[in-house]
Amino acid sequence: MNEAELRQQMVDLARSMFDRGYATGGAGNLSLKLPNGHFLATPTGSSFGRLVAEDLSVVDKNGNHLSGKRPSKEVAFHLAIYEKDPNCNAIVHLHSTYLTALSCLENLDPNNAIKAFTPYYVMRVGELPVVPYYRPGSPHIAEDLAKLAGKYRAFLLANHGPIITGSDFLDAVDNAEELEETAKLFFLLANKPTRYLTDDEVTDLKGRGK
Ligand SMILES: O=C(O)[C@@H](O)C(=O)COP(=O)(O)O
Ligand SMILES: [Zn+2]
Repeated sequence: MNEAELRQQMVDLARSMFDRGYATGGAGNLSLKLPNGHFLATPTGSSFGRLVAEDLSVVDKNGNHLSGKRPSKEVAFHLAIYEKDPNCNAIVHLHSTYLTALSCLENLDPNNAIKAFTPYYVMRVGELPVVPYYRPGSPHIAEDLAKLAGKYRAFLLANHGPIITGSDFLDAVDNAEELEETAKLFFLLANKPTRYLTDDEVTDLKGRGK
């Protein structure tokens, strides 16, 4: 896809997520890698329901603002992930209801906030490491993510929300939707005896793709 098509794809899929309740108000941010090596990102304070293709921000790999409106205050953590994960070409950060609720629970396993109970979660996401709470926009988020990126496809910011990567923008959005639905199931299953996938079942799923 060329830059114009990628801009339109970000506008259309952001609107779709907004319309289906995955994003509200001005929460969350999005980015993708452009064919020329620069990055397209949502402007700070923008609503997923009202993005304008020409207003989207372009930054270089060092975070220099090249064009469009002022980029998300989280652009540093997006760039930290791209730097460390060559398979990541798009990133979705949400404050979606169930994942954000999950991010506020005490005693989450820092290595994996959702132990697998369905195969599609394993195939699309795998594990969900937790980044400790830092205020939004803090450079510490990028520093912590730089240590995890490349090893995981999604991350949970404590008391904040999820970050999901993808091989392209559509893949990142699909992964984000799957992860949010998995968190919803997690709460539906709370206090119910649950059969988790065994380690052998998880290993069998990994590497099979989607
Ligand atoms: O939670 C926050 O404040 C940010 O992480 C966020 O989601 C929205 O910030 P901008 O992308 O700067 O609008
Ligand atoms: Zn946020």
